[in-house]
Amino acid sequence: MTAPAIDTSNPSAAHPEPLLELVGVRAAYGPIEVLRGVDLALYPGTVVALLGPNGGGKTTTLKVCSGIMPVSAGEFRLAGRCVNGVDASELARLGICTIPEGRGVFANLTVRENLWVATGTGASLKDLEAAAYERFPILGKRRHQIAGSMSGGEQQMLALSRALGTAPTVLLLDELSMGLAPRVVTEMYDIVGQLVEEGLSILVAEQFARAVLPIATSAALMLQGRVVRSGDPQEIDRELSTSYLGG
Ligand SMILES: Nc1ncnc2c1ncn2[C@@H]1O[C@H](COP(=O)(O)OP(=O)(O)OP(=O)(O)O)[C@@H](O)[C@H]1O
Repeated sequence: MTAPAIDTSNPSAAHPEPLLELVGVRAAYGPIEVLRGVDLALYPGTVVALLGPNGGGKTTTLKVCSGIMPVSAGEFRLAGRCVNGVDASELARLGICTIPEGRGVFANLTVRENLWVATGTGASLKDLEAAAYERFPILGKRRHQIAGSMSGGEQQMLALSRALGTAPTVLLLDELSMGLAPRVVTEMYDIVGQLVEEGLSILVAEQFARAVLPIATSAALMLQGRVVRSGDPQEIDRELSTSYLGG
């Protein structure tokens, strides 16, 4: 199935349409249903923090949004159009880019070679390198280093640079904080905040709410395959502190 290109124009700034939306989405691994009616909306130029404990369904929700997990009921919409059944490569062409849990860099390739992978979408390696090294000068110094030998933070910078090289409209980030020191997590989320200011729309699944909430436009709490609460990040933060984290 081929979908029309995403129209990100905003006919009414006062009442923008969601860029990406899940309405009553259900999804299953074989006979085991893990998404049981997910409702979620990502508006243009915003960050939605998808929070919740292990096994709540955050990663599976991102898999639906990237097209690698089929929707068994409900609707997955992009710019108002149903894209149920559109495959992952087509969604990538439409501007959806995922950085999976564990970063997804090629550990045995150098920084430069990892960036080369993104040339498949049409950008030149020269431009990709220039953009990556301008944003993250440390990557320029490490350009011939094997990615697997770099620190977790540097690998995450490389993953972000490669993702940005595909000129995405929507970024899906899974557990950006995984395995990173708290200071590096803060730095990475500062960069996510900058990307939103540059116009990207970002859905980020994150177990550590405190890491992402400062830059989130809104937050959604997932438990047992459903979004049980969504809204203002500060309010959700307060509720998480009192209800879910025991104060
Ligand atoms: N490939 C799979 N096959 C079968 N069940 C799976 C598979 N992947 C995930 N699950 C199950 O689906 C449910 C939701 O998992 P998911 O990874 O989406 O949750 P999560 O909120 O992202 O948790 P985590 O933070 O631990 O990754 C869990 O019960 C999990 O065991």
